[in-house]
Amino acid sequence: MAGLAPEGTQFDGRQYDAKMSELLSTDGQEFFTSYDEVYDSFDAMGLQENLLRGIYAYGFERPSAIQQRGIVPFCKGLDVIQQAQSGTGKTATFCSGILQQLDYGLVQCQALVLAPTRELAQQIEKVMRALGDYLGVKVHACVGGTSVREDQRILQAGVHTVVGTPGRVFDMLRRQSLRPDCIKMFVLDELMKCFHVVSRIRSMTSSSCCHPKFRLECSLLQCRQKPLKLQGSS
Ligand SMILES: Nc1ncnc2c1ncn2[C@@H]1O[C@H](COP(=O)(O)OP(=O)(O)OP(=O)(O)O)[C@@H](O)[C@H]1O
Repeated sequence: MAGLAPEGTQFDGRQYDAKMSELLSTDGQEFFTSYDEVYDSFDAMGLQENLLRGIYAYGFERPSAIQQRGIVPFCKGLDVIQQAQSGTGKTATFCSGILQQLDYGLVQCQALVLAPTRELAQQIEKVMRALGDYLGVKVHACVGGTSVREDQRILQAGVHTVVGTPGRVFDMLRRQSLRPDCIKMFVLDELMKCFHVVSRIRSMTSSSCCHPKFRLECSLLQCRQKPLKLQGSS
């Protein structure tokens, strides 16, 4: 990918940002898949009964615009980029998509959500926990400023999903407390801010700290198919 520094070289944040902005702002179909299906109720989305119970128990009655377009493609395993104003329901969109696809019989981390700040990661963890209450989801927030030992204990006991900040998540991967082998879903919330955090970490650590299966900065660009770009305002 043009604009990305090769492995082991200095990360060029400005060049990277420019390339990402160019990619994310393009409306061209050469990069994005189009997807027109809209579901105006949660019931119509084909979600598991216990996920629906969690959604309604959380107080949601009707999906927001981005949820009407975004939950189902997430559930189908499509690569999705959501772009909408703050407070439009993006968090519940990807949380529902993850919760629908987890194998609850396998207590291994299958989904990783990265957020740029501790507060945001903890907030996402709460939403995931609440929506997944009836599914028995085991979710853990892996963020800096908390006990490393406690994180290790919880991860080793087994979780389905981790929501975290890049520094602590990398640390847990490096210590092999978090194993990436079963991770099949990966969400970057606040994409551009996450890349900034990661680029800072990369400049402080050797690239060998990153597990080879977990190449964060390439995730968007290594989508299995052209990503679906969803835009919504309410
Ligand atoms: N379908 C819904 N019905 C009612 N309330 C909802 C619905 N979806 C989300 N909300 C509520 O709207 C608020 C904003 O949602 P959320 O945090 O998911 O938005 P967001 O787009 O992720 O925002 P941000 O970009 O700031 O992270 C939350 O209080 C959430 O509980």
